[in-house]
Amino acid sequence: MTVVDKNSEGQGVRQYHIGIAPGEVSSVALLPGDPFRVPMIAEFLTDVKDIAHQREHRTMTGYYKGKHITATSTGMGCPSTAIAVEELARVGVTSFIRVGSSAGLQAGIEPGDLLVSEGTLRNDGTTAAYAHHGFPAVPDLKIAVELHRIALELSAGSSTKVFSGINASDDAFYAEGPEWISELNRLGILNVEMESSALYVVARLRGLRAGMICAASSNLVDGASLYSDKNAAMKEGWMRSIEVALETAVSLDL
Ligand SMILES: O=P(O)(O)O[C@H]1O[C@H](CO)[C@@H](O)[C@H]1O
Ligand SMILES: O=c1cc[nH]c(=O)[nH]1
Repeated sequence: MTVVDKNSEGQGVRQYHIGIAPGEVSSVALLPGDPFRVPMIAEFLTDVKDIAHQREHRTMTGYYKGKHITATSTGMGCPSTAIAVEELARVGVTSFIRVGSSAGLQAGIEPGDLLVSEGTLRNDGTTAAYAHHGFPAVPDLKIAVELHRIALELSAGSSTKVFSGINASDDAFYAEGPEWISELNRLGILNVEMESSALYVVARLRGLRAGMICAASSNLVDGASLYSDKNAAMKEGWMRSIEVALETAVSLDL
């Protein structure tokens, strides 16, 4: 029997899932969940290149204020996010900023508001395969602080509010019942999404840097439904969160 070592196999070659080879991407990547949001990131860039689109992982590159930027979609949830981060790291990405959407869990968060992550409650299965359940899922401190500073700066004078706090990553969107939502609210968890747990844990274990800024899609304790007419506000929030992430990449020279 020859047991494969996945950590040594596939280094330095075009990656199996994301379809990217070393040299095709930059040192920093913005990570939306949805492949259709990658061209939204490209709207901010010059010299845009379509690099690959396999499965849920679409990748484009370009330049923002002279900085080479990559945008790759992770798909929904921790399994495909862990794969994207592992494979992007193998082709040269060292810093990751997730630009997502997320449901608010505290009163006052409205669709389109910006949510900066200070850490993640790991309610996912993927990271359990990587690390002890007590291992923290935390962003790079400098990226988190800079995302918050720039989010406040870019939102000043607008109706967009900026929040910073701990979020949760769930696996099962439709299994979030009232008891679980109330418990997260009681713990002071700001918002829930589905990818940052894997992003942070894989990044820490592989010596990479990561952060996250989301636009609120809804509010699970305040009656702001996903099915309301507030989706335009969420799109504005996405665009602003992308700009915040790009400015952070420039300011920290990621
Ligand atoms: O908008 P994205 O980045 O996909 O993020 C959120 O949206 C999806 C659920 O609707 C999940 O992926 C969740 O994390
Ligand atoms: O974005 C998300 C993720 C999990 N649950 C939600 O309601 N929204």
